[in-house]
Amino acid sequence: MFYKKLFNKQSSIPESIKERMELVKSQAVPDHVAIIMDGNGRWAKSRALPRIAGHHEGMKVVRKISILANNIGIQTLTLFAFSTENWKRPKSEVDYLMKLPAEFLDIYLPELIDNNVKVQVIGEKEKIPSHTLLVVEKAIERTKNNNGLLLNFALNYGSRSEIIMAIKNIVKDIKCGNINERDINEDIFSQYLMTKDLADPDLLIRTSGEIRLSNFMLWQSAYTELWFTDCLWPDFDEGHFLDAIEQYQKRSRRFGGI
Ligand SMILES: CCc1cc(N2CCCCCC2)n2ncc(-c3ccc(F)cc3)c2n1
Repeated sequence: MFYKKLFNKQSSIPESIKERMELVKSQAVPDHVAIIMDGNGRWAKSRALPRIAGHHEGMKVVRKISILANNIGIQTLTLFAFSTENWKRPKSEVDYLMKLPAEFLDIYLPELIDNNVKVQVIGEKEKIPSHTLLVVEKAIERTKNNNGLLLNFALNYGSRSEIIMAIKNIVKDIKCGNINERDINEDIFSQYLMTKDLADPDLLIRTSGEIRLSNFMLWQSAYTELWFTDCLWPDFDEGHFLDAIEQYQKRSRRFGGI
């Protein structure tokens, strides 16, 4: 089909990147990469554009990095698309952001399906507008049998809220006798988190020069390698992503051991 030629997974990747990809693939790639996609507003401001132009440009980078991650064999890519704190932004910006999933899926879902990508979401669905939820749930349904990259969007996600919800559900299960207080350990606790079916992230990338976690996967990133770049998300490309993976491969991870 037309889009297959247009978005063929190999033709959209620059030649110079392909060599680096082969080298990265020859070593262990991180199973789970998480990204805080920061700097969209600043990118727009530096070009005297409205903030939403940065979000729109950032959406194109989501597709580029998802295809690359899938091609180098990363199992899960979790993208921090909207935090529980983002509701404080101007209504016009929130309304625009809540329309981005539909725009993204409308343009890129056929290509993602063609690349065997599975779409999932973590976050609190209650506050998300029904029009957004509808298209996201359709994409989850349409890709549920794919076994390539798990493209996991954190949508209205906040780590502290996730932890409080886990505690409340554990208390509920103790009260009704489903679990015993003395059986609670880190594995049991992890089963009450939204990420219960995911491995912890091996590598967390944050763009735009901010050096903080911003209430993102706080429990899950206890042993996660952190990689920060001043690059603004809309300017983030395959080269930056491979920089992070190559850096990760150079670091020896000890999980607290020697
Ligand atoms: C709801 C806020 C939001 C913002 C956003 N931005 C703006 C912020 C960061 C930069 C990327 C572009 N993107 N990009 C893709 C999605 C998306 C979400 C779910 C889904 F199933 C498919 C796509 C997205 N969602």
